[in-house]
Amino acid sequence: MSETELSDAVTSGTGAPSVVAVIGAPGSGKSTVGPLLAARLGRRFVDVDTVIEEAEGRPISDIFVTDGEPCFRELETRHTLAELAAGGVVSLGGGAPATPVVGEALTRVCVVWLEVSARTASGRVGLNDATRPLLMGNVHSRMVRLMAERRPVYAAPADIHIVTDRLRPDQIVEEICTRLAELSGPSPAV
Ligand SMILES: Nc1ncnc2c1ncn2[C@@H]1O[C@H](COP(=O)(O)OP(=O)(O)OP(=O)(O)O)[C@@H](O)[C@H]1O
Ligand SMILES: O=C(O)C1=C[C@@H](O)[C@@H](O)[C@H](O)C1
Ligand SMILES: [Mg+2]
Repeated sequence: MSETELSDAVTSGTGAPSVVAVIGAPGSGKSTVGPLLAARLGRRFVDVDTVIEEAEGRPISDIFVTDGEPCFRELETRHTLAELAAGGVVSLGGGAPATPVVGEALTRVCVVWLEVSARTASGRVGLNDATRPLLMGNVHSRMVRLMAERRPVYAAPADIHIVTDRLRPDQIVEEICTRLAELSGPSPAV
């Protein structure tokens, strides 16, 4: 989002942007921080991974195993674009920003990138987490590779970038709100 567009969005309505997309690697805290941020901003919250599982009636790991990753990415793209259009705080799947049409959509909304080190993320998601199919096997080495590949697609659309390793979820929300207020600039004099 350009600085002017972002400033307009931030200063309209309730003072928060109408769409805040939360992106980051698996274990960065998107599903944890997203609802707290939404509650703080008085916005609806949606987690696109949950939307997909509810729409499909099965876990994401089943979609990967039964239909394959390309099929999952198609579902993910469709639901991500719909949820961004619906507004509020939207936590994306970890890989969604790597799909070009999603990356392009992210340039038009306010994007919060939660960064985390591979070491911290591996510790958070556990050593062999069957609910995260791309991390099956050696979680830490897969995480290192995934993060190296994805760093540019997370960084490109990010309006707010927070390194989360040493912050609690409530501190992250506080920091995001501070940064949103800074982006909105001073209130006009009355
Ligand atoms: N700032 C934090 N400090 C400590 N633990 C955290 C923090 N953020 C998240 N966690 C914990 O890390 C784990 C992963 O967090 P979460 O599920 O929110 O990540 P995610 O970004 O949604 O991952 P995924 O892309 O796989 O959905 C959870 O157990 C959560 O409680
Ligand atoms: O990093 C990824 O590519 C993924 C992260 C999760 O949020 C899920 O969207 C899915 O497991 C794929
Ligand atoms: Mg999540």
